[in-house]
Amino acid sequence: MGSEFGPAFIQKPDHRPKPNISDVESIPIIDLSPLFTAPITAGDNTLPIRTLVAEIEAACREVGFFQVINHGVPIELLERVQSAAREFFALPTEEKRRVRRNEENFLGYYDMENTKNVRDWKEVFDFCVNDVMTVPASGEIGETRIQEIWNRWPEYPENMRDACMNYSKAIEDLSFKLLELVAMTLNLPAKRLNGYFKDSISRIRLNHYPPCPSPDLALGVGPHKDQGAFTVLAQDNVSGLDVKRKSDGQWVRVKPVPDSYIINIGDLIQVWSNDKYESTEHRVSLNSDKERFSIPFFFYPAHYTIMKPIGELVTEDNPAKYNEFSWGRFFRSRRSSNFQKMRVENLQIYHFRKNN
Ligand SMILES: O=C(O)CCC(=O)C(=O)O
Ligand SMILES: [Fe+2]
Repeated sequence: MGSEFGPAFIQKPDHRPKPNISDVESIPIIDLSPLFTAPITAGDNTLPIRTLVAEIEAACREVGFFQVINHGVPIELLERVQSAAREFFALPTEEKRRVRRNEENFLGYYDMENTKNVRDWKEVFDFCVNDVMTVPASGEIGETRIQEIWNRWPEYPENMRDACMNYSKAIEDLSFKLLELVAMTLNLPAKRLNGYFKDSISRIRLNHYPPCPSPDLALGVGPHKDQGAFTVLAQDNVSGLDVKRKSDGQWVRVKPVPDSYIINIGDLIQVWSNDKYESTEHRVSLNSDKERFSIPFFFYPAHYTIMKPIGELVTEDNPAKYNEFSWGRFFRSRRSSNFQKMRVENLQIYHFRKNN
């Protein structure tokens, strides 16, 4: 990271992390092995799958976060990306900035991101899983131009592209399985939501949080909710992810579980489910003596997807709670906001909530 600690990183007092938040077991751990012995078919009714669907339903409804084990992603694929990320972030800042993101292309390296107008103590590398993504050219209302955004790969480490692309395919496969389970928790056919991801703009981020001289004042990522369907996150063995517990509003730290992925519901599933599930607020706390790496996969549908509650879930007793809006515009407006005037608020899903 090319920056010294300074006022830009200091959180408002009520956002600062309290010391000694304890690691807790409050994020449910769900064993996905039934998926590999009794694969999902539309309308699957076998007991192991029904039990799994019930566990996921409870986790989505009560917590919005869960961890999965026996997920079928070979550990070597993750380890290769983790070591490529370590090598990349260890390069001199000037070298990393050769693939720095800019106003036209928001993929690549960046070390000046804000969350809610406060600077995050982190550096990131973003890439999309299809090597190119098609998105609206801006987040402006009525934007009709679309733009192709290509991945940019650094010269070093040499295996970065292969490691990242192989990993992303495996995580995408897992995400489709999870999507089918989530559809089943909503009493929809297993493949009901798959079509939205045909021209998916899913994205992976490599996060590096260097040791921070003032972990009591700053955050690695400020409090936020993820935008897409859900996020599949790999964290290393250094804890730091804090989740705002719905039952009492307390921040709780997610204890690292070896070879697991953390899944959290994003804004899109909140809207699709017409608020049956809520995207949960989370943030990243820092350490003064330890660095931390994490790798979120953001599962995003095609840019032309219209966000609205799924038709089958809307009834007279459960009317749609959101007006329709464009996923591409929602996505793009947040990507551009770092380059706009910092006081402008990002688009949030509550801006589309109906008054009924
Ligand atoms: O590093 C983490 O554990 C979470 C990162 C995160 O929430 C994000 O990048 O959206
Ligand atoms: Fe997040």
